[in-house]
Amino acid sequence: MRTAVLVEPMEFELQDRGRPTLGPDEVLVAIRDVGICGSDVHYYEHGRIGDYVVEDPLVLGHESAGDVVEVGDDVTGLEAGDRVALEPGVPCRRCAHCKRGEYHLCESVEFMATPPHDGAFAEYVAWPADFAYKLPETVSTVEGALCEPLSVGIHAARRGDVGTGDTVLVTGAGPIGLMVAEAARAAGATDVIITDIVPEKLEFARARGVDRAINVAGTDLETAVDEYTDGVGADVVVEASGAEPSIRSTLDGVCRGGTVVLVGLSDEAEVPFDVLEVIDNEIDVHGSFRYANTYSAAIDLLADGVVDVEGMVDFRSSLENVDDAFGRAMEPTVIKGIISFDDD
Ligand SMILES: NC(=O)C1=CN([C@@H]2O[C@H](COP(=O)(O)OP(=O)(O)OC[C@H]3O[C@@H](n4cnc5c(N)ncnc54)[C@H](O)[C@@H]3O)[C@@H](O)[C@H]2O)C=CC1
Ligand SMILES: CC(=O)[C@H](N)C(=O)O
Repeated sequence: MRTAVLVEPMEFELQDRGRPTLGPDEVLVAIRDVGICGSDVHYYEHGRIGDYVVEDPLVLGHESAGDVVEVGDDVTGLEAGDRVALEPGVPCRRCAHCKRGEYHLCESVEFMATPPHDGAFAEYVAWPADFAYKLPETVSTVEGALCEPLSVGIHAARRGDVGTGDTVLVTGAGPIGLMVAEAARAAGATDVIITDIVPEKLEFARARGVDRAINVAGTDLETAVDEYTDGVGADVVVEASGAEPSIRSTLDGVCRGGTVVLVGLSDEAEVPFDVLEVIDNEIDVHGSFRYANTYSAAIDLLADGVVDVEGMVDFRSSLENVDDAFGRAMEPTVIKGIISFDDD
């Protein structure tokens, strides 16, 4: 099977590998679409993300969907011909976190395209059937693949307890920020404000219907949010840029008694944060890491037309053109590229 393997930073090699063997609880999936995530680009450019180092050749891609072509002996509920979205993180199912339903916090989770675990830039993937979600007719495999970043958005909205009538400030209008905006709206937020420093990103977010898009390169965040909220501030701020100044500025945008959710991963582990302000204003600060129990919700939101993820796709590329695709994905105005096996 055709597989794109990252062999060195900035170098993919197309390899012909054997089809994976199928375990009794697994489905064999012919991959159709895989989203290119910022983390894939980071591994491509730098060969590492923090402590995760690409030491051996690695198959990237963790936002994937495709067709079931074979099911293991013990699989029920899925059959050949079903289209599925693959949830990329498979936990141990036995530890305390798994038992509590927080399986994304499982210390033994095996996450696609995170060293040493291969991802989905491959013609076939064998995957545990309970982490393969059947797509209804009306949901495309591109949308199925983008259930992954949408799940990050849904989880962040849940962590912020976003509710009906809330004003939500999302900092960073990349794919994750846009997914958070979609999820917040779906959770009942009536006002969504977004920030960025790239005018095209803000224009794109505006065209998708955010209520206010602020270029924080030239506008003071606190003043702009105060203007919009009559001096109150946002009920929930979701930080989705990972930029240090933006992380610090979350406290300028949130209302007293509000919630800050940190999703963006900063290059630095330590970022100065005004704890006195947190205490004085009773701000709840939550981390948000990946997601758990979100895929069914993501698929329902897509099936009902409540969220739009396909509109974020700038281009589709074949596996053979993976190097070009990553070149394009690195352009600052690009939101989402897809490696599509249908184009072959
Ligand atoms: N916690 C989690 O589970 C996950 C975290 N992430 C992290 O979320 C962050 C966002 O991911 P993507 O959208 O894929 O990244 P991205 O790099 O495509 O988007 C980030 C956006 O933030 C903007 N930005 C930069 N400086 C800014 C500032 N000072 N204020 C406002 N916006 C600013 C950029 O122009 C860009 O549009 C990254 O740090 C990524 O590593 C991604 C997936 C899961
Ligand atoms: C942090 C990432 O971007 C990635 N999606 C992951 O969950 O590891």
